[in-house]
Amino acid sequence: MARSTSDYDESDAKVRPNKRGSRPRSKDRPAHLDAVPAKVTTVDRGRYTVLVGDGLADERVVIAMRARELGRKGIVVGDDVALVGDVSGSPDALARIVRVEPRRTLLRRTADDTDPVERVIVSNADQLVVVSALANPEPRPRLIDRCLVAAYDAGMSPLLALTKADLADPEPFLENYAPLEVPSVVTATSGDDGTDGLEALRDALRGRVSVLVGHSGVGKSTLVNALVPGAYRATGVVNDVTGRGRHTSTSAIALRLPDGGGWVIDTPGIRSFGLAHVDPERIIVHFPDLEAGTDECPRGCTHDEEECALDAWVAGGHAGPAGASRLESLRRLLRTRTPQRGD
Ligand SMILES: Nc1nc2c(ncn2[C@@H]2O[C@H](COP(=O)(O)OP(=O)(O)OP(=O)(O)O)[C@@H](O)[C@H]2O)c(=O)[nH]1
Ligand SMILES: [Zn+2]
Repeated sequence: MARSTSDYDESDAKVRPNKRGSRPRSKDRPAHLDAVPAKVTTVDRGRYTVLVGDGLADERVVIAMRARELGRKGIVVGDDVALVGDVSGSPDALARIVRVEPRRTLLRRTADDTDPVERVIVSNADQLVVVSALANPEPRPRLIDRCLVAAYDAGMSPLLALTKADLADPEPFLENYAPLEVPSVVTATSGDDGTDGLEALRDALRGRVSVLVGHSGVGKSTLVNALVPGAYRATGVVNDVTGRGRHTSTSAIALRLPDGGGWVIDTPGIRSFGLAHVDPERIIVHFPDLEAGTDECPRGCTHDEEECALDAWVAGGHAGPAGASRLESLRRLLRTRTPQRGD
């Protein structure tokens, strides 16, 4: 069974009394009851930029620090938080975050597959946009598969954004993803300084909170700048020899799309996506046609072993005509959890 997303909240969101006694403002009314709701848009060296009153007339950007009563609980971009203190947003004001609300989704990674320490990247996003160039740099299918696994693990839906279609045909590449039914958009910068495919991408992002991931040089900043006027994300220059970009973005940042169109969260270029924390059961729930066939599997089945009941399930036609290629693709994803050289 999949864990519910509420299990993600390792330490619960309530503010517990602090032993050292952070003094309540009045005898009966602890500070966190008067707290103002806000959303974390970026984090920089212990200072959190948060948005108060999203979409309202008194909407404002406030800088905050974490309150002592939060203990060691992490705060990440996308978190819904409660603020106390100076929440005016005036230049020298500093508010305090006293509570992190329960997270709906949580995108996590480990530094590598043997690293037990999970790092939370972003919370409360709906969609993971995996940005890959079709050429310069060459696509890295294993990294893309790992991002898909991370999206499923996070409870997010994936979207492939394939850039630089002016340099290579997307079709052969897209064939690998057809059985997974992952939606995709294809973009290319055009001669007149615009980006082809941008409207399709906007449509796919509208009204949702989407996290963009991709390794350096794939054209992610170029997309963000086209989507969010005034974002001014630094674009790098791909080295013609190594195909690598400079690491020009350093921290995750949430940016609002124009016309109430949703949010994009840009993340620093990634080189790896450690999946040590991922449970196969959290992946297979995204394949309902196959999950139904796991009842006959031995206990603790990896679904990638001889005794797995899915082969018989698919051979019996229970997963439809695409069953065999779906199972093959599912197993390809499950195998990405095993480290290989070059990931
Ligand atoms: N031919 C072509 N080049 C592109 C396209 N999109 C972006 N580029 C170029 O690719 C290079 C890298 O683009 P960036 O937007 O900086 O890539 P990034 O993924 O943000 O990289 P980092 O900032 O290093 O994380 C730049 O020289 C862009 O001009 C495209 O569709 N076609
Ligand atoms: Zn099985």
